[in-house]
Amino acid sequence: MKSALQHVVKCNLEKENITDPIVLPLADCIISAGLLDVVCKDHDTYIRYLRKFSRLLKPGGHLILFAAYGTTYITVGKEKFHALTYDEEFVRKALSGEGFVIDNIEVKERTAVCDLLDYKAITYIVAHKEK
Ligand SMILES: C[S@@+](CC[C@H](N)C(=O)[O-])C[C@H]1O[C@@H](n2cnc3c(N)ncnc32)[C@H](O)[C@@H]1O
Repeated sequence: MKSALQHVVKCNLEKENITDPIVLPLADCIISAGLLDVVCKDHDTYIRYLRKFSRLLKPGGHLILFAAYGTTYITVGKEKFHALTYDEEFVRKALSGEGFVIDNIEVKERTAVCDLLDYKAITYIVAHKEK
């Protein structure tokens, strides 16, 4: 995969163009792993950021999300940080509300015993932007 990389660019989801000052061509696929859950302060922000992903995708382009349901906090070092708590019903509504069609959702219930974070399940979601 490393040899296929052409560029590494900074991304700030708060910017209108999240890769500003670089304008990327529309993408076939966006993968977001463990990102929205920790950077979104509330459900409206999550939906707003999904909208930004959608704007970066070609019609029919795919969005792949690796995320967790039911997290309320995450620990880094000795600091405890907020995490966005949501469930499958929320993410289904959020995706379809932003024009995505869900292709597949896999959920793996938590088995780990650890208090560094309190997620209930991990989810892998594949969706595509409606044409
Ligand atoms: C839990 S990490 C995600 C890890 C990453 N997906 C990986 O697999 O290494 C959360 C990331 O969100 C980034 N972040 C925080 N605020 C952001 C924002 N407004 N826009 C984009 N990324 C942000 C942080 O810099 C951090 O790297």
